[in-house]
Amino acid sequence: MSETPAITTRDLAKTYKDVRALDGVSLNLAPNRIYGLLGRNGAGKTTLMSILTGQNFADRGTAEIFGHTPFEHDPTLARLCFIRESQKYPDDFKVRQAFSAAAIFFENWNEQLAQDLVKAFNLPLNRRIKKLSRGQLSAVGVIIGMASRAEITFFDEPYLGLDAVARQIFYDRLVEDFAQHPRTIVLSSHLIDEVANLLEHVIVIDQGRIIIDSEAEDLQGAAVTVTGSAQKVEEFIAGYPVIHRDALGSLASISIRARLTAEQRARAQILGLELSPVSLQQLVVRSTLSSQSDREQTTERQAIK
Ligand SMILES: Nc1ncnc2c1ncn2[C@@H]1O[C@H](COP(=O)(O)OP(=O)(O)OP(=O)(O)O)[C@@H](O)[C@H]1O
Repeated sequence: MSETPAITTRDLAKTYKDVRALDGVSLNLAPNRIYGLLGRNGAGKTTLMSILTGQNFADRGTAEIFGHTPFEHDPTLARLCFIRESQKYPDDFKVRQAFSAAAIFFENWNEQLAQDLVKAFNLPLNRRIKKLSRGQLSAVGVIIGMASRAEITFFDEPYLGLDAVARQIFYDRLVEDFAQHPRTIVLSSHLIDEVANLLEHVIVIDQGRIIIDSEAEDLQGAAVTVTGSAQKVEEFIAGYPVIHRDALGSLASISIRARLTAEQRARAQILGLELSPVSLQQLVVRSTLSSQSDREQTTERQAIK
């Protein structure tokens, strides 16, 4: 029998007044993997995570965590940790108290890891949380998310205000701890190239719909940008799905979804075309732009009818 997925959603939809935040989201996330949940501002990432952690409910569809609906289901909620950018702590709590409370709440809490991270992030334990800088506040969330060692941890853009050194500490320690204590991590981020190496699986959401749901490995080299004389570029890319087009006079630069063979690369060279890899960040940005323009065209077509 196959193992129970950590997270399953089927046709999940959520509308706030006139905003369709989620629009038919169906996903299967396996346990003990690191997932990236990527997308533009307002794409629906926080809404999805808040439904999965029982803090919000869907209008349609189902969401299950280890086979249970999380909403008001304490045994399931106890297996989760949700670190969000706008994390609230009780007024007048000191940093130390936030960690003591987390240690009681999360049954897999690891005090040693928490202490190591406090040192690594230079966090002042006796300072009141409301006096912390933005980056220090994020560090509190990152430490709770990591030291909780929850079976599923959701990090919703946890790095606001963290400097580049602190972010690198977060990434390095996450990978290190994950290797020894595998669990399911769902990380939402705008800093795509920065987190690309951490991710085992990439989910991209755009206007409430999933536009990419792929193994990170499969995305590497899955797209290529072809640049050169417009006519030759068009000839070369014929038949491939286009994810982005740029044109400047007689030149064109077109990104296509394709894994080119050595033969195709040689042909590009003969045609005088330049091939460049598309990074995960470019792939996400370009796929998002292309999905938006497809949607606009469909809407225009519907309006004309
Ligand atoms: N409580 C709410 N009331 C009305 N609209 C909402 C509410 N919460 C979210 N939305 C809208 O739903 C859409 C999805 O929001 P969500 O916060 O899930 O996006 P996100 O991908 O997390 O964005 P960001 O990356 O900017 O945090 C947005 O258009 C947002 O304005």
